[in-house]
Amino acid sequence: MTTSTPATPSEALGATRPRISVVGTGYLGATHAAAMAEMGFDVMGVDSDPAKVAALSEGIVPFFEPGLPELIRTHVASGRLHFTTDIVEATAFADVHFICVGTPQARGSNAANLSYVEEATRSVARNLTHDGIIVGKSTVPVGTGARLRSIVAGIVPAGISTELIWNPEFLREGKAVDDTLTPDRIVLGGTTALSEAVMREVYAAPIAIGTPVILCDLPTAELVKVSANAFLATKISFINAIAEVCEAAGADVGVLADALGHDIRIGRQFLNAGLGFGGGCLPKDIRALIHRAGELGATKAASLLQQVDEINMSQRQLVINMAIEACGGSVLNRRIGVLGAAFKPLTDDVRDSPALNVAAALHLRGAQVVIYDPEASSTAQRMFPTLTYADSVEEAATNSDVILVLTEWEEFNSIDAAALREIVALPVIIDARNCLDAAHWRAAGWRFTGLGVAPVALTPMIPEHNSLSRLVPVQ
Ligand SMILES: NC(=O)c1ccc[n+]([C@@H]2O[C@H](COP(=O)([O-])OP(=O)(O)OC[C@H]3O[C@@H](n4cnc5c(N)ncnc54)[C@H](O)[C@@H]3O)[C@@H](O)[C@H]2O)c1
Ligand SMILES: O=c1ccn([C@@H]2O[C@H](COP(=O)(O)OP(=O)(O)O[C@H]3O[C@H](CO)[C@@H](O)[C@H](O)[C@H]3O)[C@@H](O)[C@H]2O)c(=O)[nH]1
Repeated sequence: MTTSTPATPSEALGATRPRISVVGTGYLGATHAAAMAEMGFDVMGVDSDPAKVAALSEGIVPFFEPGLPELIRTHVASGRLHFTTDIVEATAFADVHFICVGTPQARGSNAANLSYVEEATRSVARNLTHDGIIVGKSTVPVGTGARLRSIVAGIVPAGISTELIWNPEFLREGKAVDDTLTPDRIVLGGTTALSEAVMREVYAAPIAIGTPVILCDLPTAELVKVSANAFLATKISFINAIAEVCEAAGADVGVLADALGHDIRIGRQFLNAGLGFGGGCLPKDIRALIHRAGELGATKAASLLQQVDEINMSQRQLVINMAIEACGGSVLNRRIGVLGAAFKPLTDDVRDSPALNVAAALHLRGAQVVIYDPEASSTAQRMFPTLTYADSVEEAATNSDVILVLTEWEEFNSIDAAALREIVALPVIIDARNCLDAAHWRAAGWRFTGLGVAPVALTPMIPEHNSLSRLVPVQ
């Protein structure tokens, strides 16, 4: 690094104000790039996918994230935000390089696939034209940063100084813009005085409104991130384990969770029992932690999280079994209306979606599954092209033998249960997210059950709107 006394931290990098590159412009990177532009920085987003770069350059976000298209359009138009496929252009442009590429679960293993992070970091380091800071943001197993540091040291061009630090991200899909502009905390792992000062400049806006900065070493920063997700996952599997007891004892897990939540040491969030967690983060992150903890000989974390994962996956099987039971023992040729495909509301992300997983399993058992999701039909169709997709709740429900609510979209709360009853074959509904008003549905004549409540007999049903032959399970 430059050693003369700079007037501002970024001047030590040769810049009056740090310019930012964001490598990987998916859910995390596109949001981070737009938020950095909103905070007043000149930003270049880099992605190896030319279609993504072309779309973002036009102000089009290739996925559904509330508020993000507006932010991207504003800053593409203001000239503060650019996108490119060319890492050479980005390294020449920027002083602070955020690594935001994917770290998916490796095929056939619980481990994280670190090839994208390694390649992105290498491509930045080897193309640096001036001093700069490489900031890992992707979620990685503990030890990754240290390994990347030695790779960077071996390839950075002669005469150029660089640091590699870790700044994990905690944004939630569906709330990504707000979470990025006003984060709960900023974790900075492995900083020197210089990189700390530059990062304080980069995050001046959230710091000014009181966002705490946690300074720590690289492994702690990496572990804060995966531990946060592991804790959230554990809360969900805990309540789903208690839900099983509630069912057996005739108690109500929703009321129980509300009562638990009043204890501020526990809190109400992430105590919604149901189909369990999915998405591009929680499942793969706890598995990567199981794997890494195992490698480190830390058996307690591995065995705890193994249980969390197993309980979570068993919720999917539970709902599949409930649907089979509601159909009289076999779903073969039975029509099942599925409400929800996304892994949660306010996103079109279907990565490891419990909803799609259940829908696909029932399809494989011979059911005629028709899925409606307000935003995720296209992404779901790309992943499961053989399933049938509807444009409305009514279309998915028409002639159904059972309806499954698998994602808790707000829209489903305004369904007119009485009107819907008129178009189904059998008025049976399984609310696998405990998101609907049971009394409203029961009053409209539906056999309604949620999860973690006293079981309701869903079968056998007397046909009311359809021919008897539809009810005879084909063996
Ligand atoms: N999605 C979230 O809500 C979220 C939140 C916090 C942390 N994270 C973490 O952030 C990381 C990214 O997640 P995501 O959901 O944004 O993934 P994503 O798959 O949506 O995006 C990754 C992007 O990186 C691009 N890419 C891959 N290799 C590249 C390279 N060498 N150069 C340039 N671009 C490259 C891909 O084309 C893709 O557009 C993961 O580690 C994830 O765990 C995600
Ligand atoms: O009480 C609850 C709360 C959530 N879920 C499910 O849990 C999953 C994950 O939800 P959420 O955490 O809101 O989604 P993500 O956007 O994947 O965000 C998580 O993963 C991100 C990526 O690592 C982190 O940055 C976030 O802090 C962390 O919340 C979804 O399938 C939800 O349906 C439940 O089943 N019950």
